[in-house]
Amino acid sequence: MQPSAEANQRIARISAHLHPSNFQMEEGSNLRRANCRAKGGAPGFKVAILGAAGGIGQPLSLLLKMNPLVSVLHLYDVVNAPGVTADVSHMDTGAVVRGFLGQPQLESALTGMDLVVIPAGVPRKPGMTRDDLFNINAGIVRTLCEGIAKCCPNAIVNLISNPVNSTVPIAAEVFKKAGTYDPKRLLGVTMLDVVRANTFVAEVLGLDPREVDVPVVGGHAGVTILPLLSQVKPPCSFTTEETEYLTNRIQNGGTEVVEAKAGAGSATLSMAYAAAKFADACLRGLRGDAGIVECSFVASQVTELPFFASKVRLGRTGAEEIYQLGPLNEYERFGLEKAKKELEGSIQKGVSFIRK
Ligand SMILES: NC(=O)c1ccc[n+]([C@@H]2O[C@H](COP(=O)([O-])OP(=O)(O)OC[C@H]3O[C@@H](n4cnc5c(N)ncnc54)[C@H](O)[C@@H]3O)[C@@H](O)[C@H]2O)c1
Ligand SMILES: O=C(O)C[C@H](O)C(=O)O
Repeated sequence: MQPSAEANQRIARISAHLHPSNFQMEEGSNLRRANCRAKGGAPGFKVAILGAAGGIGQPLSLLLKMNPLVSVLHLYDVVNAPGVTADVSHMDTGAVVRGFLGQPQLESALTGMDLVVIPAGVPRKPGMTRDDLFNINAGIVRTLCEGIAKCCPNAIVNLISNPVNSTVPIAAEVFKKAGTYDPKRLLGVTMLDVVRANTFVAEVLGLDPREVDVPVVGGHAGVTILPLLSQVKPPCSFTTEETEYLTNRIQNGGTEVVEAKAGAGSATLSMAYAAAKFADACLRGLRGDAGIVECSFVASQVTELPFFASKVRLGRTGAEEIYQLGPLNEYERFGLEKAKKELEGSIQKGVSFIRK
């Protein structure tokens, strides 16, 4: 029996929408198809991941495809974006997935986005500091941020690429140069430090990590990572040995993973989890939910430094309120001075990279 004309049309429509090579099609037909598909998709926000085929990018793509607040998910990378897009697009969740490969497709990837998450760039190997990544990652972040300034200047940016203490100032300078800078919309992702701190503190206290909340302030490298153990919720106290053990473990959590991976990269799975958690908080803020508070490395007046990580309240326009550090004990005050000293140089290095 011949299929009816209506059935034929349906089959043609489905195969056109769902074929993984969708993203490589000529622009007009690609967009037409994507719009058509998006009509049936869930209401929500448009999110792009830059560096989506990487160690963080792939599991992050998976997690954001599962987020009901995401209606459109753009996956951009300079390699392997087609494969990751085809794979993730088969998940039966609401978000419409589109892939973008290489610099010529960056602008299409960014146009119309509400949130851009950036895990693009090289990771550490044993023996390296995050600052050793500066020479490669600074240029990558600059190019991607120039694209954001041009194509989605109002998007919230979640910057993961290391060294975060320098890449966030780089992004700020790029946006200033383009005339699009809004400090509320540029957020350095330090969520992994909080995730680690919650886990390690919960281990010491014998609690479920989901019940623990540890503010981590400062920056995202070594001594700039400053857990405020005197402000842990639920309220508790630590011995001097516990404080030193926890502070060292939280500050060196990244190195612990780099060494365990022995040359195969740095934290990817826990980072994707942390990035997805942070992106979700940003999206809930954008939606207008009240009381969304997370730690992030942002433009700040909490200290004399122009950027600093602390608790921020996320809202419709990004980081709408930046909280003061609160009372610190002597150990934390000493740690804060060390953190500021190192941070100052890292911030200046980022600024000079663009202003040079
Ligand atoms: N903020 C944090 O807490 C945190 C945690 C873990 C890792 N990181 C950092 O995240 C970055 C990525 O780590 P990873 O393990 O995913 O690395 P990876 O090498 O596995 O993946 C990086 C991806 O970026 C892509 N890429 C490179 N140049 C690009 C460009 N110009 N445009 C788009 N994509 C590009 C690569 O093709 C690759 O797919 C590193 O800099 C790492 O140090 C930060
Ligand atoms: O340690 C790294 O280089 C990656 C990341 O910044 C981390 O904290 O795991």
